[in-house]
Amino acid sequence: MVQVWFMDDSKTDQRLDHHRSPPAFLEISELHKKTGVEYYKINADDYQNDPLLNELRAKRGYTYEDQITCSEECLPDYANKLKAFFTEHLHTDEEIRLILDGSGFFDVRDGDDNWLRIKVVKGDLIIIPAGIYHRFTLDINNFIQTRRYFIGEPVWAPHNRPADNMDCRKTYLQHLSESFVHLNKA
Ligand SMILES: CSCCC(=O)/C(O)=C/O
Ligand SMILES: [Fe+2]
Repeated sequence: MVQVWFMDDSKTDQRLDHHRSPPAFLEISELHKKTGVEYYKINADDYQNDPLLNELRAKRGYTYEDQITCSEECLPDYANKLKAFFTEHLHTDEEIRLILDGSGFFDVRDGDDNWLRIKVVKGDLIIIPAGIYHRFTLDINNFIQTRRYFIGEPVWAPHNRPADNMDCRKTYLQHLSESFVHLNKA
């Protein structure tokens, strides 16, 4: 099952867990309320025939898909790509990733600017909203293989923080204030 926790402030190896002391975990439902990130469990061994994935694809209109493997052997320009993935950024569109193999961490900012670390493993599908500040890192196993989905022609461009004047950022913050609940204010 996917795990989510508040990160510490340590600047040591980004691929380590970075738990707070004591560890502070979050339920996936809390993650959604605080950030809008969505999570689904998919059968990674037969994802083409997974009913939930097919429903998501049809309902949300994913017309493009491809696969990316992040490892030193498979990813061209590995070091620079990993650096870019871990630089805090946002996208103008949702980032949809289904983990087929391996593992890694997606970090997202909550409404109070805390880093929440999402550990993803085989079968996890996450949808990171447009306009949320986030980043990605491999863990100590240095390997992840994911499928990427998109509505229309894919736009992978990251916009590094600060990107507060972008429309997608403003729209995200509007959604955050309207429909996601800040637990400390609920
Ligand atoms: C594990 S997919 C590579 C990471 C990526 O595409 C991205 O945009 C991270 O934020
Ligand atoms: Fe991203």
